[in-house]
Amino acid sequence: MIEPILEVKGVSKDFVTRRSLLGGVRDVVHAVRDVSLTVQAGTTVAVVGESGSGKSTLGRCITALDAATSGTIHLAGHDVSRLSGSSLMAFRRTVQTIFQDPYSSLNPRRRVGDAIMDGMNIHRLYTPAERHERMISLLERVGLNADHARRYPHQFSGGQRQRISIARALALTPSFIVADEAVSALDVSIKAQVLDLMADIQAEHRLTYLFISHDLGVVRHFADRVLIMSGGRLIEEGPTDQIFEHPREEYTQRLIDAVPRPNPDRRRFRARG
Ligand SMILES: Nc1ncnc2c1ncn2[C@@H]1O[C@H](COP(=O)(O)OP(=O)(O)OP(=O)(O)O)[C@@H](O)[C@H]1O
Repeated sequence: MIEPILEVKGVSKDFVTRRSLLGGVRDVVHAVRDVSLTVQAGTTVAVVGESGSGKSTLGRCITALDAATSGTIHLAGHDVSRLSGSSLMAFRRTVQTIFQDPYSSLNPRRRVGDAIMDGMNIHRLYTPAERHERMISLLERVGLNADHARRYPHQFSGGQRQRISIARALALTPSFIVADEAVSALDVSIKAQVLDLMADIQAEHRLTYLFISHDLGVVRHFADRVLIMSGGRLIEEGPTDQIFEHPREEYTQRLIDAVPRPNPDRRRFRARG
């Protein structure tokens, strides 16, 4: 059954960057301007656009890491502007973000097993023995093993660290994951493996992905729908094939034209219906 998990209506986000000492003039950056969109549960929606077009800011507003200046966001049954106390805790469980650089999001002084269990501890999920068991099975699910639990982040490769980030996100049984340039820093073959893992996990848990990326080659193979942002606005959206084959906007065509020629590695990415 088709049901929206995310509804964004008229969302804008301004940043006030500085005040002039003389005259109190404010510099305002309109990072996101009047964006409305809907995402269906269980799908992957990519947000694409040039650097500075507002992709990450939109993701941060949707996940309540930044407060929108105006507009409304409903995600996974929550009104994002009204989160507090127990509703904020519940929201933090169900909505997870995987960032580009897991090295900065994983505490270098914490063993990865403990990092994976942190969320379960904070949210008081399961007994201590169950948390440990679950942490091991999550490590195995993402292609690592029980011995890895005692190691520190610097002892892993970039692709392995991203697998740890995925395990940590999954520990809280989320329904919505924002992947903000989550595979952008990885070599092409490692990127394909992590994307395949993300696709498998999506099918197993009926996850919804908001996939923020400047890599249109990846987006074409991974996303069901694509949103194009420019200057903070959502200027075009549609099913992935339509966006790539019949873009309406010249800006979209330019982004597509800038994609390097397909290489054989990309064929390994799962074809999406
Ligand atoms: N905390 C902040 N304070 C002031 N300005 C900000 C802040 N965060 C983002 N901006 C500005 O908002 C605009 C949108 O930034 P954002 O990071 O959302 O773009 P992006 O499309 O994700 O870019 P990139 O692909 O480079 O990550 C940019 O002009 C940026 O400089």
